[in-house]
Amino acid sequence: MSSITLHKSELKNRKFDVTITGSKSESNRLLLLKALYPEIRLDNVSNSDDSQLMTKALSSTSHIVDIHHAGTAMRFLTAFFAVQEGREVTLTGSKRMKERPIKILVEALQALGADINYAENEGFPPLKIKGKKLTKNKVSLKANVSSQYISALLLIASKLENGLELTLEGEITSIPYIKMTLSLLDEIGVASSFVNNTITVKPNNSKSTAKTLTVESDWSSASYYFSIAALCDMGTEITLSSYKENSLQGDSILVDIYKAFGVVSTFKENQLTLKKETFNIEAINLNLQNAPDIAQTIAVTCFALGIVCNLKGLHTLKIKETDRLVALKTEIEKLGGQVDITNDALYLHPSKAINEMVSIATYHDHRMAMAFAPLALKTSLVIEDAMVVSKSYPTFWNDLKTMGFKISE
Ligand SMILES: O=C(O)C1=C[C@@H](OP(=O)(O)O)[C@@H](O)[C@H](O)C1
Ligand SMILES: C=C(OP(=O)(O)O)C(=O)O
Repeated sequence: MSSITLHKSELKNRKFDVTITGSKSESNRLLLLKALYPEIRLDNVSNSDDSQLMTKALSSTSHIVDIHHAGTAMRFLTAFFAVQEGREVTLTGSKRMKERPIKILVEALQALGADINYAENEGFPPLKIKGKKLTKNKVSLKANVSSQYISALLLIASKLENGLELTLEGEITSIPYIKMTLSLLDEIGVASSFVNNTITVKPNNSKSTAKTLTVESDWSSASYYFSIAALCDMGTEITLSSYKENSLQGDSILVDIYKAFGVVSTFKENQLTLKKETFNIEAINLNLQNAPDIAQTIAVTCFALGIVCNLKGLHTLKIKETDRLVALKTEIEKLGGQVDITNDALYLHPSKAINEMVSIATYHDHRMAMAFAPLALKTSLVIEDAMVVSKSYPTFWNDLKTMGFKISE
């Protein structure tokens, strides 16, 4: 499937049920932890490309491991392979992955004693990693570029001889993802503390208990249904499975954010129901430093509803699957909107009309494709390279078709 056309759709029913696969972030952490603690069992693991790549990489015996576009896999596996004694691996990825910085993590691992070299450009994948025992246990690193570097170190920390004491320098970005890592460590019996800017993880050379950990479904994927609900008629109800009111995923902040668009969320027995009610706002102001992955969804919801969207805390968007700030500006402006961007902020002016049959470029970014899809409730549009969604949500288009979206190839 290359491009698809989303024909302007009116959803006939008022009630929908959608089952979403497990969180890609939780899955990629737990897959790595299972490699270190084989006695744990996992349920509802994500069927995303990124989690499949993670599974394959962890069981690979090859000297070259290619993780394509999977950022968490790249960062987590760098730490993992660094401590696999006697193993030599070149860890590589897609063209874009070779542009996504990794120096902060590599330098932190090197400071702990790791043997890692750059195979092409300094500071970027591919990496040549010679696994060895790391004996040091204290390191500082910059925390304002990507929390994935910090999670990577935390995931291997309990298997280091003396555990790990991490000092985080500067402002800490994407904090909920760090807390998710610590919570999952806690669930398998690894003790840690996070006080001010210091995280300590205790060593653990014993086994974990043989418990089953059930991955909660993916909240970033749920964001597209919050957006759909916001654009639907009053009374529409979308029920999503399986979600918890107290989630480890920071993107669960969607529940609060989408209240402003009239989307009311209720939880019952791990099902989350979104119900569209009235709303009356002209502008939304948010700092998304703790939930960067929902920025595209929110910007498009606002564009579709003609609401001013003032987003801050977006500095990490420039180093994700594409420069998401530039991509959003370019594609929203093709549709007739007006967007101002800086290095860490986006301002969408109120839109008046939406251009029809615009072809949305997706820049190898799953979230570009999925964030623009709800617009089909307002106009017809084309989504280029539509299977890009499989990075996190392979069945996305089928699930939309089941709801009544008119989609043709
Ligand atoms: O740890 C994780 O699972 C993630 C952390 C975030 O990245 P940054 O910390 O680089 O913002 C997020 O954008 C990404 O999709 C997943
Ligand atoms: C940024 C993302 O993923 P990653 O960094 O793992 O490639 C994402 O899924 O939006």
